[in-house]
Amino acid sequence: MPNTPVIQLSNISVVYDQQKAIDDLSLSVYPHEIMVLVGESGGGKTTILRTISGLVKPVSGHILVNGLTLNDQNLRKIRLNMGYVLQQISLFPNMTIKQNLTLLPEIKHQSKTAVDQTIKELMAAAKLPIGYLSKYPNELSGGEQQRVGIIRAFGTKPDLILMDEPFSALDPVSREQLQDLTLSIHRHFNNTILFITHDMNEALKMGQQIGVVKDGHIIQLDTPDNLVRHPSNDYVKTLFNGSEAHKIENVYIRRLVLAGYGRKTPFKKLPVTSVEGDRTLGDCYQLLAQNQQLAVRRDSQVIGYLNSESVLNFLATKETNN
Ligand SMILES: Nc1ncnc2c1ncn2[C@@H]1O[C@H](COP(=O)(O)OP(=O)(O)OP(=O)(O)O)[C@@H](O)[C@H]1O
Repeated sequence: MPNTPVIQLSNISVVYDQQKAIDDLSLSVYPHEIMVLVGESGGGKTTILRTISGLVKPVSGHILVNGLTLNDQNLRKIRLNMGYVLQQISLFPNMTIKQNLTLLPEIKHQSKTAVDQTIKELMAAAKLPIGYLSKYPNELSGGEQQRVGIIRAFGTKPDLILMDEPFSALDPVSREQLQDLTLSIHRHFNNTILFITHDMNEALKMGQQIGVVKDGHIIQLDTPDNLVRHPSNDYVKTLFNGSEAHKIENVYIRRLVLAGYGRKTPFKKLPVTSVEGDRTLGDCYQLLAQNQQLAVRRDSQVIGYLNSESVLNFLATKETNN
């Protein structure tokens, strides 16, 4: 029996000024997954998010959040269990970083000891010195403020985090660091994330499921691999054609393991070298020239084993699909 979705949109339509922005759209987001909505400007991504947070009311359809119908009666309760990260850094300027981080947990009556502990863990994960807790937002750089914005969203341990283009105002290096930070905190807290971006590379990196949004519809909902390898139409194909992940040497090796190439247990009699799953296939060629099998790690857990044959099998499938 599948889990109850954290978000279930059924046949939602949203109209602005007599124009349909969302058209009969259905979507389920399941516990613990990162669902990315990607697409060109004006497709309706933000409207979907605003509908889920109750800021926009659909003209038709039904919304369930954690099994509760989203309506005026349930809105406050549902919102208290959501975290938000937006493109505009929305820290309160007249509050210290600590006050910014503790405000919501206090409203939720979480215990002070537990909150202090969580803040400590999150500050460490975000590589922010504890001394920053007494600073004000304008004493931090833009990237640091956005780090605080991210950990603030995770701080109350909400079931659901909505992220709307959270990194698009940042330089590429900060952007990559914050993507990694979000992925690592997500693995730690295991909450559900709905993430919006118009950047295909970001979508492919962050999403376990990706929905391509166009003209108020989701035109393909799929895993990153399937979107790149089996686009459902020319529009999706063109969108992802230029993406870095489309270049085969940039595929993360954890994707091979997760897609079933390689093995769950070590290949017998071959020495094992341990590597991080976010190394690329390009790195992997070289690693396998020097080592006979790779134990692929995600955080500190080994998720599977690859040898040269696993990689060749993967490449052969790619060839067939091209
Ligand atoms: N408050 C509003 N009033 C009227 N029309 C709106 C409003 N907000 C959005 N729209 C329109 O609804 C459509 C979908 O907009 P939306 O912001 O959801 O798209 P998006 O995919 O998030 O775009 P972007 O990537 O540019 O943020 C667009 O045509 C937009 O002009």
